Amino acid sequence: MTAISQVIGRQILDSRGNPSVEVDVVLADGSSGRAAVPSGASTGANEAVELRDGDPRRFHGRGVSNAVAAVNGEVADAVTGLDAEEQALIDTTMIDLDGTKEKGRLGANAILGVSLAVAKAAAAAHRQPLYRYVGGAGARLLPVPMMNIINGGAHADNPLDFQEFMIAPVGAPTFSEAVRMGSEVFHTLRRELAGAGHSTNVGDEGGFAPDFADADEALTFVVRAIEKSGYRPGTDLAVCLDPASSEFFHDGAYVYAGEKRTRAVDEHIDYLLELAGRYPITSIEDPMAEDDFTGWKRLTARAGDRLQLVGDDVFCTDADRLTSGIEERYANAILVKVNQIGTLTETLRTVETAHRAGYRVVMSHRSGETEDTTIADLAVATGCGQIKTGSLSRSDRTAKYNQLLRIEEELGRTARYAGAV
Ligand SMILES: C=C(OP(=O)(O)O)C(=O)O
Ligand SMILES: [Mg+2]
Repeated sequence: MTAISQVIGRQILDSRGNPSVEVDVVLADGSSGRAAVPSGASTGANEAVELRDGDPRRFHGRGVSNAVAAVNGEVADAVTGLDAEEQALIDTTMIDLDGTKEKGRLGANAILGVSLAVAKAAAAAHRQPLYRYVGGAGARLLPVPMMNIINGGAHADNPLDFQEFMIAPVGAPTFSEAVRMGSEVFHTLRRELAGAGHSTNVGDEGGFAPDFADADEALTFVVRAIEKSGYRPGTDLAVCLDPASSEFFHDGAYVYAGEKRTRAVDEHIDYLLELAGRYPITSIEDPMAEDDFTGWKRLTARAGDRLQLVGDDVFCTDADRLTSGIEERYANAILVKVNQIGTLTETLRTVETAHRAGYRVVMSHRSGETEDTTIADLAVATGCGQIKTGSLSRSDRTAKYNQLLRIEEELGRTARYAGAV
């Protein structure tokens, strides 16, 4: 009954207006699942390959007709007839069919679309929500959201060197209260920005993108918005950063183009720790560049006991890369992005590897997103306790918050919020 009878790939648009892949998987019993694939801008060098046409006549070379053709051709041929409950077998079949380490022949965008659509179809066949099908009876932990309220770096056209300034409602009693608190701060921030004569235009992830000179100015506004909303910075809402440092690491130093100054590795570390001392910062993602292993180790040794240090580009959701970090003692948490690795099975293995080692996990969107909400379910399924999915505006971001609100409602009294446990 759960045999795959049809696999349909198509081209859709993502939130930046770029083509992306969407897949429908239909089973013999008529159940179906649909998944859309996201796309990054500040991508890690070791991410699985997102196959693009490279033909300038097709969407300026950003088209995905080759990846769509792979879904409808080779991948459909290989997985049709397999049992959708056999997620690991299906994912392994696609990995073997591709034959490359980085999924560059068929495209990680093709493979991921099928992988996630298979899981959703199987969940539908079981008449279960995705979080329960993947996570089992114990899946009832709602994540603390890291809400991105100021955008810079590769996600905005402003001079801010750091990519993301986020708030995490750690003191909320429930997920729905967390969303309400975050939305209040977001709107207070808009008012404060407008009052100070700043632009309230938004960046790729829906956070504001004013022409701030540096991180200090952004953090001052963030903390003021928390306070003016009636909350205690650090207690009710903590501050989290993603400088996306790989983007401005050149020739062994951190080049802050917006600030027009360069910091050596240790100066960059000192600066981050100084900011963390002056503001209620609890988590920094990609504080160091993906290839600055010395910097990563130094920062982890200095602050890993008190700050969450999240590896994004440095791990690329790859269990083997994460294992190197665990063995060599850098980072203490990992950002998990399904399209960095390309299948659900590998994603779950990475989460498990992290949890076994006591590394924390943050489920994450990409800067190019769609209305797909799979990561909301995966955050609950894995019980990872944190999700990063953008601002409180833009429907590509609110879709995930809204899905988590539905899950919370469905769980009713049994739902737990990670900030409150
Ligand atoms: C979400 C991020 O951005 P992108 O999708 O552009 O890599 C990130 O760097 O964490
Ligand atoms: Mg990042």
